[in-house]
Amino acid sequence: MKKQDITFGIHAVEAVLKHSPERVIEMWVQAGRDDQRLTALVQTAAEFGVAVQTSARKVLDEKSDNGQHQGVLARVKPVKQLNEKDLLTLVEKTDMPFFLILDGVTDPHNLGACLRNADAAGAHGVIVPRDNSVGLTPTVSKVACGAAEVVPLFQVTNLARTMKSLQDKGIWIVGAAGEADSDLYKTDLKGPLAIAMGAEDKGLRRLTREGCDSIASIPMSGSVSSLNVSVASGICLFEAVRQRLS
Ligand SMILES: C[S@@+](CC[C@H](N)C(=O)[O-])C[C@H]1O[C@@H](n2cnc3c(N)ncnc32)[C@H](O)[C@@H]1O
Repeated sequence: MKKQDITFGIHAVEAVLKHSPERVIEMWVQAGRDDQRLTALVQTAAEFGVAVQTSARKVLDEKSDNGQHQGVLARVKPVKQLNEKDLLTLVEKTDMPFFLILDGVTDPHNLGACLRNADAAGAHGVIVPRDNSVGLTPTVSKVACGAAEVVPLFQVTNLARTMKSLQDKGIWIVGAAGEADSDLYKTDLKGPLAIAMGAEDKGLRRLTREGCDSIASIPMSGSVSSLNVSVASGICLFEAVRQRLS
């Protein structure tokens, strides 16, 4: 069984059952676990005709690669991979585009948290380079708490080219970098927008940085040199939300 075909954790399984129940092939719940949320999930699964097996914890541990499955795991049909063409089609249909670009994030916990931030901020999607980035793994879905089922993840072959295509459609791209002189809170984030975040180790790659319309930093007071990318993406996205609502 391929790892990508597994989703685990209460929120992640709940989200796939809610948003795309046709993708759920079968489910496992942990024997002896008395949890109302699990009972509700089993009921929902039954409504959609999904077979549910009750198994020992070690079965779920094995199937989830010792992930934090919270007593529930589902085998699902893989989600359709979205590419640059899908992204530009969505942009055409979107009134005030708002995207998050992650330039080479490799930690599944960070991608999961960024998807969760993007969903909470109402972003239309997350864009990542296909190579050197983590994709939609079971851990990403688990950490995203359901957001991986609803926020489109566009995996593009050439990020610099995709950024240019977005700019041609009137989207302003703001890169986030700790050493930038411009203050994020003084940057105009109100129009059609994509915010670009760098990778955990190296930050924004040169071509990505050069492709941005502006670069801004989140002012920092303490002694650390940078924030975790998921924390920084949350701050940037919600500063944009604040400006767009004001
Ligand atoms: C862990 S940081 C990368 C640190 C890396 N050593 C560097 O040179 O950029 C990951 C990403 O989070 C964002 N980030 C972190 N702290 C930030 C700050 N104070 N202002 C703006 N963006 C920040 C940037 O996009 C950065 O590329």
